[in-house]
Amino acid sequence: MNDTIMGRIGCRVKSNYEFDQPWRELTKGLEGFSTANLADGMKGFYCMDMGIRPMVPGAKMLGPALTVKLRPGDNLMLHKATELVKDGYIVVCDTQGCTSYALLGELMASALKKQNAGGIVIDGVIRDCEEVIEVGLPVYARGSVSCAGDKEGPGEINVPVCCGGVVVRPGDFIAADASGVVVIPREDVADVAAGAKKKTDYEEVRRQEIADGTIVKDNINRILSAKCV
Ligand SMILES: O=C([O-])CC(=O)C(=O)O
Ligand SMILES: [Mg+2]
Repeated sequence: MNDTIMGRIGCRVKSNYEFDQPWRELTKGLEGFSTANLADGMKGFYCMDMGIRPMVPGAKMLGPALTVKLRPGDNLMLHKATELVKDGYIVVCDTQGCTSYALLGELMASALKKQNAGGIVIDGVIRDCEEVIEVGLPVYARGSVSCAGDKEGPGEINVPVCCGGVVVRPGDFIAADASGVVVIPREDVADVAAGAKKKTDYEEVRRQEIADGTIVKDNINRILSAKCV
């Protein structure tokens, strides 16, 4: 593999204090919001870049992250993560931006589905695209190539990773839909939920205003006129 490793990658599985804690209560406040509204609730922070796309059309997900740091082009530790993953957890893979080798395909997606994982986000590429769609596990990635990677390691599980340009810590919450993928820091859930609710309330009002014929809002007109437009 000729992709460059940034820094050292160990061969270790860290225990995550949060991993055994109940989490569904925590995500209740985030349920039902689009990633756009969650992003507004976070003032635009923690949004993965546009290269991370849904590989399964219509797939949505919301759940805590099990993080995996992989050697570029190698998915050994993703196999271990598939064994460890718990109900509803979303596997978040940092491949250091390697898009030359597919790190997940139909069989690994089936294994994650069998484990009742919430989904997977790979900052890299997959293969077996048609079959992965049939499996139905929510999968987000940068695209696909046909060539598989190695299974030699090293790799790390439950360490902070970088995925789609955002730091993801084990146990942070991941939400994804057709617009993209956002990361909700665990300690910010209540604030983000309140911010997202404020935005959806505003949108209801604004939808009605548009229906009633207010095409451009007063505050936008004020900004335009301040710029002499
Ligand atoms: O073999 C691999 O590494 C990926 C793959 O095709 C599968 O999971 O079906
Ligand atoms: Mg395959």
